[in-house]
Amino acid sequence: ASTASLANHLGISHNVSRPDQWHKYYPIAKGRHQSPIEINNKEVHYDRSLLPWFASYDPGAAKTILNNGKTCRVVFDDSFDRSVLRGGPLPGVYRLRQLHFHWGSSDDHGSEHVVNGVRYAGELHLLHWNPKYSNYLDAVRRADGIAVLAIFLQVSRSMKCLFGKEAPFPNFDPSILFPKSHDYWTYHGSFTTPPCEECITWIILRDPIIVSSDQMAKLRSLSKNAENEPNLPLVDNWRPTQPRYFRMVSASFL
Ligand SMILES: NS(=O)(=O)c1ccc(CCCCO)cc1
Ligand SMILES: [Zn+2]
Repeated sequence: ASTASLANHLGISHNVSRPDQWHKYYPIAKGRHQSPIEINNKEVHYDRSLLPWFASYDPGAAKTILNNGKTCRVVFDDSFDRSVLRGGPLPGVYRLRQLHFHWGSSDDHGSEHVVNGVRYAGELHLLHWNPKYSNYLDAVRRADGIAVLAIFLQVSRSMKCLFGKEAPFPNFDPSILFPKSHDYWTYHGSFTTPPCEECITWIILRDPIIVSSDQMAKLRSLSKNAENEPNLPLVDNWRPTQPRYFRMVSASFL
């Protein structure tokens, strides 16, 4: 194992906070299939053969929510095909493993993907893995191993937000977070944080979900320090956009 992965294993973060340094420990961070990217209408290719995607999530699969110092994450029971994503560009069912968020220090930025120059206040990622591989860690080493459903967060000052209710986590169905339209873009990319493996089929919804300012304030109130350390706000946990190189971004809609 490289020193980096050992460091990672021992929980010694090696200035992971600097995305431009990641390649020193994870060379793939300078690869040709990195994420996130800019999505520009002019370069998107409408693919009418793309199927609609479907999420069949079991609310009972939600296990715990935690702040791991890098994001707010909810993990799910992925020991069998209990909560799955299928259709769209995917060859089969993919198991929901976790969801997490990326956000900024203010409402004018925070998303990882950028659409026609527009940065959203945040971005929700639902991570799924391909059960044709024996386990998740095997799947992250495969080009078709992981599927991430990405949903932009847009702040509305006035409107009562959709998921205002504090859903108890023992019974939490993430599909309540989906926008009305399932229209999406899709391309092949990577994890947006180390190890930056290029194993992800990205499915990015065109329409954002509306969240309230105090919802965003809740995310910004999370801290990245441990209990007994001085408070460091956990904000701006998004990676800058990466070169698209020779990748096609396909759209399921005209
Ligand atoms: N922002 S993301 O959806 O690409 C993402 C998801 C999960 C990880 C952590 C696990 C990486 C290898 O187990 C890192 C990044
Ligand atoms: Zn993410």
